[in-house]
Amino acid sequence: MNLELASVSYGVDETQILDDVSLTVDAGDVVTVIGPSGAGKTTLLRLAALFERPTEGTVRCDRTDPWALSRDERLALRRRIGMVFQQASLFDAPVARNVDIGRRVRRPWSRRVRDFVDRLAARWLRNSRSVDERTLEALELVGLRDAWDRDAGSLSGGEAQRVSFARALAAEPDLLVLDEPTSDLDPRNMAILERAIDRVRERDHGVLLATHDMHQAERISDRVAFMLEGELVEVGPPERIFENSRDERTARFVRGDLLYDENELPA
Ligand SMILES: Nc1ncnc2c1ncn2[C@@H]1O[C@H](COP(=O)(O)OP(=O)(O)OP(=O)(O)O)[C@@H](O)[C@H]1O
Repeated sequence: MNLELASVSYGVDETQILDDVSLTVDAGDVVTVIGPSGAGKTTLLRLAALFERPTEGTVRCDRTDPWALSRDERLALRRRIGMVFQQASLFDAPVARNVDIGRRVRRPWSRRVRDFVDRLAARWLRNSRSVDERTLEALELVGLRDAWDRDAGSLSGGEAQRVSFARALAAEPDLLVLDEPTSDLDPRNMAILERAIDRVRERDHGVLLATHDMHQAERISDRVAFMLEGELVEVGPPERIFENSRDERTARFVRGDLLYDENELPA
């Protein structure tokens, strides 16, 4: 999927959160959004994942404006986009069921009913729990294939985060939107998720993610977008953003000079 945000602004009541932001994510592209806390990264991601409608400007998915479509048509488009939030939200069930739900929500109702009947039949015939191969493949990508029958409640925080990533992968989204997917993760869990992001790129799907980890942005991105106070200051390849930025504000941020305003700190 080609995602385009064209001069997008977003406000709530009197507060302007995004101001005239333009950004594209093509198939096979990993685009990382960096910027200080409160810059508008999550809001941008929520617009990209079609959770929010821009107050001005246009979002286009494969040149189609989802907000000009009917609700059902927009929902069908939204199912092609997978979003993973910072906090893993698993339900109390085996790992495979948690991942499987990702695939099922993407399917239209008619397919879901048919699949349900098929599963009942399979259970009746073999009296066993059947795990879909694609569910196992998604778990494999995050290094948790063998954990498919474990109870989600028994997972460590890092493992739970990886399962929630596998859930999004299992739906085979054309675009994956990740909000700080590796914050709170140790280096090993982080490396596993970064490798999974690479696999998504190899499959020619797009990835849009927000991170506070500059090293990560440098490692995994095709392009990095720097945001400040709701504005997209500049976007470019990581080498340029981190070593040769065009805007002085970007240079200051990547040097670590723009993280917070001392005057705004509590006394
Ligand atoms: N629904 C809302 N109503 C009012 N203000 C909001 C709303 N959503 C976000 N904001 C404000 O908009 C600004 C940007 O928020 P956002 O969560 O997008 O920033 P962020 O860059 O993702 O921050 P962080 O790095 O801390 O997650 C913040 O000042 C936030 O308080």
